[in-house]
Amino acid sequence: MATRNEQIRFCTKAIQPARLRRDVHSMVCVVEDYFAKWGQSGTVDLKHELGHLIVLIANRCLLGNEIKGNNLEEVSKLLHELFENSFHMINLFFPHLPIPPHRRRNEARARLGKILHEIVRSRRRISPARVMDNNDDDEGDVLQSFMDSKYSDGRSMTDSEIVGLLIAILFAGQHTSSSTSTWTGACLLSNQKYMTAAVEEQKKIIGQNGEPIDYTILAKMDTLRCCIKEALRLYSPTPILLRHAHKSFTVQARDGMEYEIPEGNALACSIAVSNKLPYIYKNPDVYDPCRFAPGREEDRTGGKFSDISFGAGRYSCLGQDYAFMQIKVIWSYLLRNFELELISPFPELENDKILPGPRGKVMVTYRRRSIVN
Ligand code: HEM
Repeated sequence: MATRNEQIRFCTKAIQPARLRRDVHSMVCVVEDYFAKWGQSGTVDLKHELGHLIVLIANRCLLGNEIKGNNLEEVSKLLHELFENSFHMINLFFPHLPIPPHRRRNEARARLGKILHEIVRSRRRISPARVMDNNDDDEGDVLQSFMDSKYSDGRSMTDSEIVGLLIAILFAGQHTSSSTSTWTGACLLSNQKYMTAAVEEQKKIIGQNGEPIDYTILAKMDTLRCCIKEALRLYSPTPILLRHAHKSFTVQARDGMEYEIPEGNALACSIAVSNKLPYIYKNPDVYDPCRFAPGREEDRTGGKFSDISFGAGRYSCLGQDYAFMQIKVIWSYLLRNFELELISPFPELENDKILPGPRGKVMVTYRRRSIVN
């Protein structure tokens, strides 16, 4: 437990808000490069495109662009393989059952571990020079932060521990962010009113501040933030929070009933249910980003646990600000530079999975445009 808490401390330090300003610059570069490869017009599976883009951003911001060429394509596939074979109900209840999905999951984890081990080893070989160079871009990523971290007894993390934490962070940030960016797109492309509002916000903010965008400009995009937050409320990629009761305690429900939670029990809290409580969210099944706008702020009406999309309390999400920024970078770019249309039906939620995303392909057509002169 002590080791885990210390490793959480390393993650907190590695994904610290101070680093985010610089990460945003990297995110903008990756996003611009990525969409530069799209043609004048075309048809794409948005889910696939955004999933791949999130891996590229993670490679740049978390790993300092260490995954190169063919390896990048492979890492993207391995992460996909890992998610696809880890999130069914059977994985939760019988994680070691000798079935093909578990074999594929284990192979993907082993191969990913091998690639990341090599990256850690090669970084160790050149790391002293980088530190002496004081080259911010090279030493400032999450990988370097892990390599520099020390336990309270002075010990550094082993390569295996670093690789484990890197996979955990990639795992924590990849599916959640790619799923939320895809849902944001599906919701906006199916709700003209909010699409127009989001585009108008881009025109106004870029008109006032110009390009390129940075952290401060993105922080002003409140309409876009509400649109993302509302997609996340309706389609949480992490619908359950699990906790282990280390000691017995009593909770009182809203109706006054008291429940005793015995020591050693597991507790599950459903984000999916919580995010749709009608006494907190008006018309909870409706996509209504304005519910988070000043004056309504429904997510605050029920106290600090009204909005638990990123968890709550001691182990809440460490990447929340990072996630919002990367999804904002992606969608502000798409809104400014492309006219998009959803041509497949609105996606279903994969509710047979522990971590559900949009089911199947999410096909959109795009046409280049510029809303800012
Ligand atoms: C829309 C995107 C995301 C969503 C919805 C999300 C949601 C969550 C949730 C629900 C938890 C569990 C909290 C709990 O048990 O109380 C969590 C934990 C965590 N998330 Fe995220 N997350 C997102 C993106 C990210 C990103 C981009 C990163 C890293 C760059 C990240 C890193 C983490 C870490 C390290 C934890 C573990 C915290 C701990 O155990 O103390 N997440 N996230």
